[in-house]
Amino acid sequence: MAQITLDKLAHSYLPNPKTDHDFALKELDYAWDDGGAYALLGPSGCGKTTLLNIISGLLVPSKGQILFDGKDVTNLQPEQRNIAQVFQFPVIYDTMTVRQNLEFPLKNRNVPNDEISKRVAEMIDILDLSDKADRKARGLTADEKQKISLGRGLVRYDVNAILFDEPLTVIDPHMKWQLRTKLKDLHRQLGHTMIYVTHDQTEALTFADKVVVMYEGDVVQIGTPEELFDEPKHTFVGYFIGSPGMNILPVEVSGNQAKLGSHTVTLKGAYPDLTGKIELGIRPEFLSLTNSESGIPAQINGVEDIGRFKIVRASIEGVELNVVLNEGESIPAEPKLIFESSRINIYQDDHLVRSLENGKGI
Ligand SMILES: Nc1ncnc2c1ncn2[C@@H]1O[C@H](COP(=O)(O)OP(=O)(O)OP(=O)(O)O)[C@@H](O)[C@H]1O
Repeated sequence: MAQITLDKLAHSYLPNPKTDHDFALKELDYAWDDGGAYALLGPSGCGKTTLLNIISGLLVPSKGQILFDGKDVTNLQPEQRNIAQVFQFPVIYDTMTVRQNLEFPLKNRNVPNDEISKRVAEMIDILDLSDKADRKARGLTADEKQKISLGRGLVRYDVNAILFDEPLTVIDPHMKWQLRTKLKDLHRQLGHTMIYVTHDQTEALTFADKVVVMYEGDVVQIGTPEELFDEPKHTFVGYFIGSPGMNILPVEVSGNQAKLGSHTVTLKGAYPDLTGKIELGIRPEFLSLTNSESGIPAQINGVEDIGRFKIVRASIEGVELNVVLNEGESIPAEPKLIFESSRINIYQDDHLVRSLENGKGI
């Protein structure tokens, strides 16, 4: 296992990149802790695979360095980096049995036979493949084959890191949950540095201690699931994390007041003078609907019943937003919206601004 440091790393697929837009991965400085469980989360095309391929050595970055435990590996081939990689689709030997597939990476590294038998038996047990252990991989389902792929990465105990690129895409939904939980347990047991690429927030938030959120080639926030939920540093994080995501509303801010259309919302503190695009972010969970005189009159446009809660699609003077109502709560006859002040974030040109009491900047 190793600490992986990205030192002013950036990548463009163009031969002569000129502007920031020419970079698939914009400049990034970050150290991944030895033994950490990370998820790289973001929509299609945001640069996740580019970053993963730079770490594994499939791609040489156009700028910067990559270091494993302080040693520069930027120009080393993948096989020289001692990294295990699990891809979206199974990479296994169809003509070998499940057991032989799992033994293979260890035999290649001259691990003693008794150690191989022990680790492979453990892995077969962990992956619930005991009844298939001596069957050829060819006849197995896509789920089972992908489990072997995961196992082939996980049996290696001497790796610097294990990289997962959307490994659960072919797995059925029920099994996905089981495997995610298993991966998390394995991380606790084995302590490998794990980097897990996904565009699925549930996968990222359940697997990782820290989630790296990417947007248009930029890492916009690195944080725990709680930090991403409570204090998104960028409007994209607010919108992308959560179901539904954060409401991002155009406002004008003056001191501790935000003007939303002709209405005023009280903020948790006073803000400095702000220029540019100013927005108020509040999660649907922190809005409530009341009949009382206080609150902002809202129009209700629709209700989606999810079972444990309802998502109410509402609007204030034409500005649309979502409100989450818990089981048992109903929509008042003349609904007014109450904003929970302590849960409001203010954004300037998409970046979080702190109130004066909490210090300036993002
Ligand atoms: N080999 C390549 N040559 C040129 N451009 C590329 C190449 N690979 C990726 N790109 C571009 O780089 C950007 C980032 O792509 P990347 O595959 O890293 O994103 P991603 O987040 O992994 O997307 P996905 O989830 O769809 O795999 C995209 O604009 C993509 O079109």
